[in-house]
Amino acid sequence: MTLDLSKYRMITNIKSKGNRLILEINKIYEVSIDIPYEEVEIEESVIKINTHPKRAENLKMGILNLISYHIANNLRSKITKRRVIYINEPFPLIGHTAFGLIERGRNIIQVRGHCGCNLNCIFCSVDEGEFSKTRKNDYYVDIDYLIKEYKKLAEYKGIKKLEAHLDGQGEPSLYYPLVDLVQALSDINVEGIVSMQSNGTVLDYKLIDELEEAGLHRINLSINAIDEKMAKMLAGRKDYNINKILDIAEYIKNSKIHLLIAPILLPNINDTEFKRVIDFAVDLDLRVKQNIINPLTNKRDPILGCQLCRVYQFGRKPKKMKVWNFEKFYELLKKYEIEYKKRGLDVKLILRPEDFGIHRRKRLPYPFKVGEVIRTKAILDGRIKGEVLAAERGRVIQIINTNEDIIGKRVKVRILRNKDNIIVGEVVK
Ligand SMILES: C[S@@+](CC[C@H](N)C(=O)[O-])C[C@H]1O[C@@H](n2cnc3c(N)ncnc32)[C@H](O)[C@@H]1O
Ligand code: SF4
Repeated sequence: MTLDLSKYRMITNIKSKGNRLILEINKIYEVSIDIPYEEVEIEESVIKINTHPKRAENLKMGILNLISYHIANNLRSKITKRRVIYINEPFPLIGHTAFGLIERGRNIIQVRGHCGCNLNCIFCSVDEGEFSKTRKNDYYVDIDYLIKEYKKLAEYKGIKKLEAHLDGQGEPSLYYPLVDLVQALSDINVEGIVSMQSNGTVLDYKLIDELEEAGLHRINLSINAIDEKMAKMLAGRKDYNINKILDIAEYIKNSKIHLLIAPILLPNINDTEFKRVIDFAVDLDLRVKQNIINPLTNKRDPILGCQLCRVYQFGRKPKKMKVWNFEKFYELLKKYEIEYKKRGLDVKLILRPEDFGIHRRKRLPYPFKVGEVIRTKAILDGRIKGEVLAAERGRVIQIINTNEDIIGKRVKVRILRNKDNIIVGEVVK
C-alpha cells in the first residue's frame, strides 16, 4: 500500500531522513515527524507500507493522524523561526489583529491570512521579523475557511463597492496560496476591489502576472529609501535589495495592478531619502502612466501614500528618530505639493479615505460590552508574552496580562476593549 503526500495541497515539499519526514507546509512553514513504524519506506512524496493490507490500512491512518497532530501542534515558520498556530473552523476569525478579518464600520475588510515577516524594519509598528522581541507565535488561517468567512462578512456588509485589503502583522505576499486567495476575494467582490500591502521582496514578474490575472486592483508598496545602504539599514537586513524592489515597482506600473508607493518618514533619519522616494514615484508616473480606474471612485487611485512613523506600545522605535505630530507632517507634504505645482505637476500627497472610495458601511454587532465579565475557556496560546486566546460568541478574545498555564482552563474574564470588534480582556480572580 502507498500513501502519496503530494496530493495534499498544503504540503508543498517533502524531504525525508530515514523514517523522519520533513514536510514543508504552505511554502514558509515546516514540520518534522518521526514515523514510528518499521514497515514503511519513504521515497520522495510516497510512503510505501510493506505489510499485510489490513495492518497497512491501520498504519496509513496512523501516519495521517500523526501528520495532522504535528501540523496542529509543532508547525514552525522557516521565516520567523516561531511556532505557527494553524487556525481552522470553528475558531472565530474576528476579534484579533494578528489573523482573520477586521471590519471597522467601513466598506473595507482587512484580510489577514497569516502573520510573520521576512524583514526586520527598525521602525516596525508590529515588531515583526525573525529578531522580534515581543512576538512568540505566528498564525496561519486555512484558505477555504478564510474565504468562507470573508464571503459571510461581505454579504452581511453588502457586496457592492467593497474593498478586501490584504495587510497585517507581517508580509501579506508570503501567504500561500496567495493567488487563489486574491482570485476568490475578487470573485466575491464583483463590484469592488482587492488590494494588498507589500514590502515587495517576495514579488517577482511571474507572481505579479498571476496576481494581475486574479484581479488584484492595487499594491501599496513600501519603499522608504533609494540609497542602498539606507534602505538596508531601515529594513534591518543586509540582504534587502532596493534595486530589485524599484524594478518590481516598474513592472507593476506596466501591469493592470495600480501601483501606490507608500514611503514612511522617520524624522531625523530618512528625511532626504523619503523625498527621493516621492520623486521616484512621480517620475515613474510621468514615464509610465497607469489608467486603472478604481470602481469605488470611478477615478485613478493616488500614486503615493505617505506615512509618518509613529511609536507603538509593542513596536520598535529607532533611537535617533524624532517624534513628529501629524500637523508638522502635513505641513511638509503641503510644501512638497506646492513645489511640484511650481513645476506644473499636480501631485496629491495628503490623502483622505474618500480618495480610495472608502465610506461608512454597516458594522457587525458588538457581542460584548466593555466592563462585562464572562466565563470562558482559554484555548490557544497568544501572539505575545502574557497573552492567550479564547473563543466566545463568534469572536476571538485576547486575554492579556496572564500566562500560558491557563490554557485549557475555564476562567472569568473582564472585557477591556470591544472597539471594531477587536476583543481584549483580562482574567478576574
Ligand atoms: C506593518 S506593515 C505590513 C505590510 C508590509 N510588511 C509592509 O511593510 O508593507 C504596513 C505598513 O505600515 C508601515 N509602518 C510600519 N511601522 C510603522 C510605524 N511605526 N508607524 C507608521 N507606519 C508604520 C509600513 O511602512 C507599511 O507600509
Ligand atoms: S514594516 Fe512591514 S516589512 Fe517591515 S518588518 Fe514590519 S511588517 Fe515587515
